[in-house]
Amino acid sequence: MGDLTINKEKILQALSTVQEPDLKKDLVTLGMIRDVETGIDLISFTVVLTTPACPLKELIRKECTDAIHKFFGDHIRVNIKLTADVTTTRTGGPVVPQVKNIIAVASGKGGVGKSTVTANLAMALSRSGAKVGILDADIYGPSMPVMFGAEDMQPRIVQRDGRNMMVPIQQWGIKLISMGFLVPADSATVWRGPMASTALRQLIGDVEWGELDYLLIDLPPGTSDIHLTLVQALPVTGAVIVTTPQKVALADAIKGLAMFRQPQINVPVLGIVENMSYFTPAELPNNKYYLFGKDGGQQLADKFDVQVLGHIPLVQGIREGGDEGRPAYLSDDLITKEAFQEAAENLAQQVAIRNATLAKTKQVEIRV
Ligand SMILES: Nc1ncnc2c1ncn2[C@@H]1O[C@H](COP(=O)(O)OP(=O)(O)OP(=O)(O)O)[C@@H](O)[C@H]1O
Repeated sequence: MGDLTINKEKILQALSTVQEPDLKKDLVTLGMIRDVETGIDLISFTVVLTTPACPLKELIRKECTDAIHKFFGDHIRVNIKLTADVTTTRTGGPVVPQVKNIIAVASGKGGVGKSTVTANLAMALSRSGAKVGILDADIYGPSMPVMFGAEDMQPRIVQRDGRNMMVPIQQWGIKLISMGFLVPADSATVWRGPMASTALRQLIGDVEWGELDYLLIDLPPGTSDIHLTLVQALPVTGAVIVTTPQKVALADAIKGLAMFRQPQINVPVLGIVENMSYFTPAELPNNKYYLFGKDGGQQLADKFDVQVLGHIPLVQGIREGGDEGRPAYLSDDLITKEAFQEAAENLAQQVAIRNATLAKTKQVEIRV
């Protein structure tokens, strides 16, 4: 135990023994401690986390409390406020200037639940306190308007410096822009590559997102020139690959993963979400049936040295939520909610680690 006089300097000294577990530096060096105040046998301060969805929140709180007690004695009351300032490596720029992190959600195979996962990850991040948007770039089959109960909505158009900009609609706290708002259903499906790329560039360049911590992009399935357009136009922070544990889906997921790792694209893969991992009947919540095989996502993750961010069960309510326009994260089903919550926290954690360790994502340079 040190000198018992409490002052700010000593408090910071005590807290400099606490490591941020992911970033492997102490909280003081990382500038995460603010608003230090003292009272009689009382120490208060704020810890500014790298994301409100930080899965290590309670661990950090406990370690701070322990460090203060160790330094000043157990009789000290410790009052810790946890807030977050989501990190970014971006410094403005002409496209989506106030968006801190752009996360591309991809799948190799169609129908594995990429859009469902995107919608619910966005909900979980938003409910943790982050500002979240979704860009539905699944230009051939935009499903976000249906999933968010927004088929009849239209983005407002505003003039900015003589340019028409779309203002995203808002549902359940999420800002949303989709090709589905701009063209009648079905007509997008006959588009050829270059037309689709032009439309996508409009979706990227002409939307007034405002401030966002995370912009999730629901990509079309597979690998195509749409994907390339996207990484050429946007500084993507990282990609998430959605797959089912099934062999055929995994084979396609590898293609998706490899696409992001091509040297000319070079977008870090933040992790894999295994969807439809198992089925649990509502009446037997402890039974898990691995209908599409077991551990497929993990094997893929091990092979490519990335994380499995989460396992999402096959649940009727998830399908119903999508069809009814109310993402399943908002339902009372705890198994579903916790699965998406865990995946979202792990994703936010990977974004923070990436921001702390990797160089700024460059937009792809095209050689002519
Ligand atoms: N975990 C799940 N449990 C139950 N149903 C699910 C689950 N995940 C997705 N679904 C359902 O499977 C269908 C396909 O999902 P979704 O549209 O999200 O897939 P996708 O990969 O985005 O498809 P696409 O390739 O068309 O973009 C939807 O009806 C959806 O509600």
